[in-house]
Amino acid sequence: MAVLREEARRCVVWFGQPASEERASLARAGWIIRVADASTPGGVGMRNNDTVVALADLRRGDPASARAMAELMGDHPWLPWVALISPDMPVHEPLVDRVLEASIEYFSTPVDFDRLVETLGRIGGGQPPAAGPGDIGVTGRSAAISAVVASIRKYAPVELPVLITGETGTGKEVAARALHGLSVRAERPFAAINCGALPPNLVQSELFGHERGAFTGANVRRIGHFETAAGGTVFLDEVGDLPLDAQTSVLRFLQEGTLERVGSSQLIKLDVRVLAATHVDLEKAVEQGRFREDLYYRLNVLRLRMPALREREDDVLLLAQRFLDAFREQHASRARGFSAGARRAMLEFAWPGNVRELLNRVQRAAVVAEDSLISVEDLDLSDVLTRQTARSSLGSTRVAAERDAVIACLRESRFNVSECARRLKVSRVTIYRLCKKHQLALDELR
Ligand SMILES: Nc1ncnc2c1ncn2[C@@H]1O[C@H](COP(=O)(O)OP(=O)(O)OP(=O)(O)O)[C@@H](O)[C@H]1O
Repeated sequence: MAVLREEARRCVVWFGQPASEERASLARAGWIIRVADASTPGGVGMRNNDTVVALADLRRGDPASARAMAELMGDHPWLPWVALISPDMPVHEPLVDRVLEASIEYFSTPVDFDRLVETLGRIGGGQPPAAGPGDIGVTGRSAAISAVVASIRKYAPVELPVLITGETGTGKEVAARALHGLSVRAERPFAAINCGALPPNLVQSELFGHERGAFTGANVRRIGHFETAAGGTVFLDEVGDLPLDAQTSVLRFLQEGTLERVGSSQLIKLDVRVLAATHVDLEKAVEQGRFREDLYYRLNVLRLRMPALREREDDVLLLAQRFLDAFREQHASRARGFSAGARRAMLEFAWPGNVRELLNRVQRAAVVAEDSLISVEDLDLSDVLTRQTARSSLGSTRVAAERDAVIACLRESRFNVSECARRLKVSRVTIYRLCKKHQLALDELR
């Protein structure tokens, strides 16, 4: 019987009343809007594999949708929130405070919809799509990783070497496994070798094997990684660390498809595809004579660059949730999702150790979390938010400067609003609005 999979949708649960042009700009970006208020009790029609972001439209301060927001927040504490705010919204309302606290980002009027759409894409990673038949193990939906996946699909069936570049922890080995898994060699072995971790005097023997008595301690014949992977794929990680003599042997294998075990002069013909990875600049190593130029050209036939995690912001929350879900499948953990602060910190952090660092931090947080939502402290990223707050104090400095400028100008204009408006090159309405915004009572200032 055929199993129908419902297609995953991207939904914004909008608390308030979106204007038609607001609906249109989200629809153009592929988001479905579900309007939620007190008249839609019992949920807003979310399905399991939908990507859902809740949007609190606080611009009009509607108490009916306030109740519905509180309900949704209680039922789905891991939902990501964004808020639309305006200077006229009610201040010091407990619910407004709660929504602002839960929101990853606020947008004040006039709302920049391009930025809102961009943010929705970035934070909509809270609910990762279930792995489907198209899943090749390289998780992500950012433009950068989609381009990588497209290249992997193109390169996989071609029997040529691929040089995979990228910083540490970006998923070079994951990409190599995907190349192997999508190739005709998928059922044959995949041998991943970290060239930097091989003992220098045993590199040749580890890669190509040795005969009995080839050197002191070689008591039995041993086959190397290349022969173990016969018919499959060898992945040479940190290929730049190979000593020159081993580079020569790899080059010969690539040119002639043959190898010699250490201590033997017999040529062995072998069918193995070679993939290689480096996190250092191989071109520089060639210039400095540490890497053979001819081997570099042989390996660099097809090239795959793995983007750093900071170049794939859209994937951070998606990967984090996927790592948490995978952890929960194996271990007991209270954590089911991430707090708004944790999400903000993860989006803000530069991730020098890339995906590996994200995985490690999420796993550690899942162990130490006391709550259903992983906090910024659990992730050990508190100082990221402290830095962010320091930056946002620039915003409060600007607000204070604006207030001071209005007060000074009003005094100089002898509290004549028209004169003050002329001097500041704004309309009288703007002066009244600024007075209201900064709670300036003209009578009290005189
Ligand atoms: N797109 C991805 N989806 C899921 N997991 C990933 C992804 N990319 C990396 N990982 C995980 O991150 C960790 C590091 O990945 P990997 O070992 O492939 O990185 P690398 O670039 O080869 O690192 P190094 O340069 O240190 O060898 C692994 O646990 C891997 O499973």
